[in-house]
Amino acid sequence: MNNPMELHAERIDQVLARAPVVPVLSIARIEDAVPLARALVDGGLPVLEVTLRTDAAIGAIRAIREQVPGASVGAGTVLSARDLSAVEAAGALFAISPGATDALYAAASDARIPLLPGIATASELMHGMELGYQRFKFFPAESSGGIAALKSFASPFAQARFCPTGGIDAAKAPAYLALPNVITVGGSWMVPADALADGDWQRVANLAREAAVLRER
Ligand SMILES: O=C(O)C(=O)C[C@H](O)[C@H](O)COP(=O)(O)O
Repeated sequence: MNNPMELHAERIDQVLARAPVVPVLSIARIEDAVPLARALVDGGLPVLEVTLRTDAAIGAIRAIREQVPGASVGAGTVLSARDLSAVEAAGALFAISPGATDALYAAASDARIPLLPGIATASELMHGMELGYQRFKFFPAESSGGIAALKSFASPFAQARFCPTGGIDAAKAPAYLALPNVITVGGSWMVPADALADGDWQRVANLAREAAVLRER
């Protein structure tokens, strides 16, 4: 019989295993949400992290959940218990945080959706593991030691698996994806600011298509 935290890890694994790359999105105009999500899904990246960095984020999560059935939409930049309940109500399938606090962990233990907590150090990882977590966002990946740090985490923390995010692009992603303790990587490179501003969904879909095959390189 699985305990609740094993089930949690299983649900996170199921979502994250759908694609090698999770686009990290900052959506300022609500009307961009659905065409942007469609372009990413069509390009082969169905798992989306919509960050709560904009006023449109909650509406964007709701719109993608309702109108883009092929997407697995989650929320990013979930910093508080309040954020967590807001994204759950909007229909997010999972929540991602850049770090983690006791208050956020406490809220997550009562939430219906799984949390992927952010960690950058061994102590933060141990704190999460004490609470039963085995899946983490490694953030900010590049400036917290990148590939070398993840390799070092592998021996003492054999069960832990990561979604490194922060400073990763198409050139850097394959080396992360080659690590046994990396499930997927997060990044924003497939949604360049000018493509988003111009509504150039074809360009986004093309960049997504390239990102979707990075693990096979
Ligand atoms: O907002 C959050 O919760 C974050 O964790 C920040 C994002 O992960 C980075 O903005 C990733 O973006 P790039 O470094 O451009 O790939």
